[in-house]
Amino acid sequence: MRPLPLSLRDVSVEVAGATLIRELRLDVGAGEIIGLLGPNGSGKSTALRCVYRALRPSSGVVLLDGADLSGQSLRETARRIAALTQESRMELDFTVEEVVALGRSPHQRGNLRLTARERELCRDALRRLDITHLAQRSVLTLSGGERQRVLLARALVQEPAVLVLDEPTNHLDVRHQVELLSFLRGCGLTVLVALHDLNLAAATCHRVAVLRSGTLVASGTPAEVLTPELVRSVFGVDVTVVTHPRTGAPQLLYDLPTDDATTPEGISR
Ligand SMILES: Nc1ncnc2c1ncn2[C@@H]1O[C@H](COP(=O)(O)OP(=O)(O)OP(=O)(O)O)[C@@H](O)[C@H]1O
Repeated sequence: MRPLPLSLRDVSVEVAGATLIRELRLDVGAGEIIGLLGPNGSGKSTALRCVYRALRPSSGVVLLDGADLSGQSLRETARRIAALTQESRMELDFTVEEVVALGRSPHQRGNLRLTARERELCRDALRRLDITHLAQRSVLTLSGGERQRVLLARALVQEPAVLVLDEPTNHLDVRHQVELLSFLRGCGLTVLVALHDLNLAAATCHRVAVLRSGTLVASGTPAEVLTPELVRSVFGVDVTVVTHPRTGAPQLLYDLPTDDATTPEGISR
């Protein structure tokens, strides 16, 4: 069995009398990519926030290499876990290069002065995320997709063991979505990623876990979990599941109504 860098043990989150997450158990093996799926408001971001410590569970623990995260300093956690989240903002007038270099801060004390190895690490991250040409640009001038790639480059130079990503394909065009998810497949890190796109999740994740109203309702390989019955019951939509002819991954075809009444005038089918 693979070592377990990340483990959520009976994690519950209660806020103002409401239970946002209920006794969530989730194990992420070394080098595994686990996709967290579920409808809007089902608790995906809340669960991830417990992992990157923006939120303290009301009960239960998050274990990193078997140790309770709450016993560590935030800096110690940041050396091991990098997060790309809805909360990752860039509001200061820094250049792309400067923001990416900030990824080294959990490893530094005092003024940020990079070693030659760290500078190469930053250059490599810029290259891998296809943003070298933006290095001297202010991050305030970037498009949504460019900002997302800068944030991922910053996470990489943190040299984490675990990457936590909340909807990382937001704002990305289709090429950069595919590149990002291919990158996750090849990076060798342990990854916990919340995704809305079930097809991208099926193509990328080794296993997926599905939340509904804060409760884990299914987990397993994409083929085991993403059945028409599950998708109907959790997301309320009808799908046909086909197998990708080359990769073998399950892919969902959404069963939209096909009667003539739904065809706008002038559009021939
Ligand atoms: N601080 C809070 N106080 C009260 N309710 C909250 C708080 N944070 C989150 N919630 C609620 O908890 C539920 C889960 O939110 P969460 O953001 O985790 O869902 P999600 O699955 O990530 O949703 P989405 O797909 O829309 O991003 C939502 O109903 C949300 O309104």
